[in-house]
Amino acid sequence: MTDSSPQDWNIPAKEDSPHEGGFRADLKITTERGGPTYGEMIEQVRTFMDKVRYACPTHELADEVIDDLKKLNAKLDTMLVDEWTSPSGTRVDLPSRGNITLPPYEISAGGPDGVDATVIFRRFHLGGNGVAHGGHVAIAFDDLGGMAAALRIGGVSRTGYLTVNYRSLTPLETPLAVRTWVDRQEGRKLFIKGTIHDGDRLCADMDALFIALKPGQA
Ligand SMILES: CCCCCCCC/C=C\CCCCCCCC(=O)SCCNC(=O)CCNC(=O)[C@H](O)C(C)(C)COP(=O)(O)OP(=O)(O)OC[C@H]1O[C@@H](n2cnc3c(N)ncnc32)[C@H](O)[C@@H]1OP(=O)(O)O
Repeated sequence: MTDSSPQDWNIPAKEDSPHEGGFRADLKITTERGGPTYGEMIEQVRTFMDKVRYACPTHELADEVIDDLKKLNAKLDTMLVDEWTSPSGTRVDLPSRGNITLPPYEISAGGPDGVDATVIFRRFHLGGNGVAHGGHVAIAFDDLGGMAAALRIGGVSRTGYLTVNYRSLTPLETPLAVRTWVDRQEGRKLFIKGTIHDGDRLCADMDALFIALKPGQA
């Protein structure tokens, strides 16, 4: 249960919103939406989530935090925009393009042959016993696999299936090497593979199918 009514979130796309079906039509790189400290704002939210994951507040402190969060939520309520105009996901200057929902990664190389990135699973990505939750590992593969597909075809694709093999434990707070690449393409079907390594140790690998969307496809 939240304080926000459903319509708070249902910001309709405008005439000039840059989308066409399921595509973000305007792939123009933007580093300006959200302002110069947007990345720091996202980082503070991630740090807060890290703390929340491990904090055991007193009743009083929980109430205090709730009051502070209500104030912050009210501030952002005055600035909500539709998903196509939101900076989250398009800020290529920021880890994970400024997308708060993704584990933060930085791309070191990307092109038609694949993507090399460094991901850090944060404390709030904890699954159990000090290591990453498998679902978060899959999210990293999904996004960076989708990026390998996008860079191959110069357009948007959607995940058909994604299989993750968890080969060994995936640590938190550790820079991990991710590689995703197009193994083969058959028309609109892009068969994508990926790996996550902690040094020489393979943590997980991925086998996925991404399907290129047709123009205007939702
Ligand atoms: C250096 C910096 C540069 C920056 C540049 C930025 C660029 C990069 C930008 C951003 C990267 C971020 C990327 C994000 C990635 C995230 C992606 C997601 O998580 S997507 C959400 C989860 N997925 C869904 O919700 C799909 C739901 N399903 C569907 O919408 C449809 O099923 C869809 C579109 C996938 C396919 O539907 P149809 O109607 O278009 O096509 P049909 O005919 O059904 O399938 C085409 C072919 O694929 C096979 N196929 C489809 N699904 C399959 C499956 N699950 N398994 C096996 N085959 C499948 C079919 O059998 C068919 O094959 P036959 O052509 O006959 O050989």
